[in-house]
Amino acid sequence: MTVPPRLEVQGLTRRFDGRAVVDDVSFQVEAGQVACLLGPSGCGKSTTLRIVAGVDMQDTGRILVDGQLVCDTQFRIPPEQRAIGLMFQDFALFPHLPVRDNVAFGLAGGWKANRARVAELLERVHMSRHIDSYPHELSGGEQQRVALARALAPRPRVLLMDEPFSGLDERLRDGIRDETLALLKEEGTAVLLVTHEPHEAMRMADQILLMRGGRIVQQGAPYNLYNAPVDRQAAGFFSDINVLTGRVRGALTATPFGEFLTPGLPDGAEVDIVIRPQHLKIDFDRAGQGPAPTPQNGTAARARVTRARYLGRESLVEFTSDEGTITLNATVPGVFLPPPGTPMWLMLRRDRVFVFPRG
Ligand SMILES: Nc1ncnc2c1ncn2[C@@H]1O[C@H](COP(=O)(O)OP(=O)(O)OP(=O)(O)O)[C@@H](O)[C@H]1O
Repeated sequence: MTVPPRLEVQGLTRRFDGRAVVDDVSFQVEAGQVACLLGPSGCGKSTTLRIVAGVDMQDTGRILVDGQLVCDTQFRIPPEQRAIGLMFQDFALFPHLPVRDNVAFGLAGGWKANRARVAELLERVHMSRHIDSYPHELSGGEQQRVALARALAPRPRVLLMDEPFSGLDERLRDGIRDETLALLKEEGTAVLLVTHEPHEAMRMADQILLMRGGRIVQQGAPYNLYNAPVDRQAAGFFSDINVLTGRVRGALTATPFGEFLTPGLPDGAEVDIVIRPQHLKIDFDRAGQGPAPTPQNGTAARARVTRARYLGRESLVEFTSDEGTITLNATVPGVFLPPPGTPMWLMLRRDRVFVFPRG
């Protein structure tokens, strides 16, 4: 017998004033998996989460937890009976309660009846010594840890997190993300996390659900979304990109970097050739000569440096092609700061180029 997914969302649609802000959204999250709803502001992430939580209602579609119906358009289990935990942006702790009572809040019998569970969770979020502290005595990161312990205390089958790290200092975030992830994995909860930050989704997710305009445009492991984006916008969501445009002629598109295969597209169709800045290869100019073409990197094109900046781990160099028509950004590990005007040769790593019909 196959085990049903921990959380299953089928064909969810929500309209406001006739506009579908969540539009036929379907996905599954397994126990112990973190799925991230990722997308720009207003794409419908929080509305999806609110419907799963039970604080908003869909117009069509249904939600199941461990194969059991939680809600459709006729039937609805109230939010508090869904075994779904919540951790929202403002993760407000109860200010009048000490940490121990905050963590025990969702447990029958409160702290006294659940000392072991509260102690275990506080230990795991490194907050044991603050068991008697009040929220105002804690830093933002510490409050966030207590909020996580509170959300996990009743052992929810699914945990919903809406931008849970957005209130934290940038320098604290990665550490807390990693600690949170470790605890979520130990607990085996299925997590649905909303974020607009690709970095956060890449760091946390087993599965990314990329949303745009109410729809999931791509879903899969972070590696797949980064390395096989469905379109130019999806590619550009994860990093800066360079875009060359061209027109198809006989299933090929010519560029200063050689021809690219563009099969299945009619002659004259416009094509975007997309490459991330770290996948440009840079070579020096030798008396006007550049490197010979190779199958891996195609043809080299000459360009001049317009600007170079050091960013810490890498340098960002902006180039303009010799004809002055194309601007390209390249990142190079470490310090690489050629002066403006320096002629250089650029090649595109062919295995890292994405070709999309212009949408
Ligand atoms: N109660 C409501 N009434 C009318 N429109 C709403 C309501 N709630 C959300 N919307 C609209 O639905 C769209 C999606 O909102 P939602 O909060 O789900 O987006 P989001 O992707 O979570 O964005 P953000 O990252 O900014 O929170 C937005 O255009 C928003 O204005």
